[in-house]
Amino acid sequence: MNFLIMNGAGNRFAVFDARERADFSLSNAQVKVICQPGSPAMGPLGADQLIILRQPKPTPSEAIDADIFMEIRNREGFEVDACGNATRCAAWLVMEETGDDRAVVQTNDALLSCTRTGPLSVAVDMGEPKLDWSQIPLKEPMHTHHIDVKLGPIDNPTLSNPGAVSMGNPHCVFFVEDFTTVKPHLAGPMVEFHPLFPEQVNVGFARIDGPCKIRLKVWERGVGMTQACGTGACAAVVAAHRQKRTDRMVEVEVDGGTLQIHWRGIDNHVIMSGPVELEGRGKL
Ligand SMILES: N[C@@H](CCC[C@H](N)C(=O)O)C(=O)O
Repeated sequence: MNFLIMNGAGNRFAVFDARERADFSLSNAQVKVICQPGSPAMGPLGADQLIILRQPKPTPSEAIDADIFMEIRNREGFEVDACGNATRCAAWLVMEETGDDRAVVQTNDALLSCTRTGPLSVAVDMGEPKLDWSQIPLKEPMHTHHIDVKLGPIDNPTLSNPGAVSMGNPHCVFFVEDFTTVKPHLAGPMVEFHPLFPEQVNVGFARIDGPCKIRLKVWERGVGMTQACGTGACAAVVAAHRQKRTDRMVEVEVDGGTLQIHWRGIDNHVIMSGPVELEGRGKL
């Protein structure tokens, strides 16, 4: 089976096109082997997610038609419902095929409309953030504007009052002064598996560099530190704006590049745009 190696702002994916192979599936263990850094399939960097492109599933008649369905598997193997950067990559592949400047990508969570914004850049409308505690989900009722997560040994005042946001997947966003006193790779796993999050959580560490600028690092659920997390960037802007730390239109700098996020006041939708890259091809 051939596959593509792609990335969105450095968020790296192994992309399998199974549109003509409905029987194609991979076990969690197989996904884990393919995605591990140093795997023969993906090389030293490995993949953050493995994506399987499939024929769209039937949608209610009033819904827009999807061009493609995207199955999303984290490096650890398990399936999740949203991945912003992979959505932009899948849309780019469809647009290259059709020659159109628009594509609709279907995930377990939503139908996502995407638009070409340049030869190698795509914007996706991620829809409305989900902000009720039950939608994140959290273990018990509380305001998601800022939540109380006790981390025990690494509790410190700079790691307090994170916001919780679902962008189709769960995010907990901390606001930090710098990345030296708070170490995302140490704090990340403690928060990912915190009992407050029954489905685990993606953990963002956002430094506010101005009303329109955030520097973000993300510890992704089922992966670890990544170069970029699209839904993480959306969640960071939503959480930051709710806490009156930024405007609604923010440039989010991640380790692998820059993502533009706009949480629109007019319809509550979050739009993310940024680069996509086809790095190469692989074969299993
Ligand atoms: N890289 C992603 C998010 C992928 C899924 C996430 N790790 C989860 O478990 O929800 C993005 O670009 O959004």
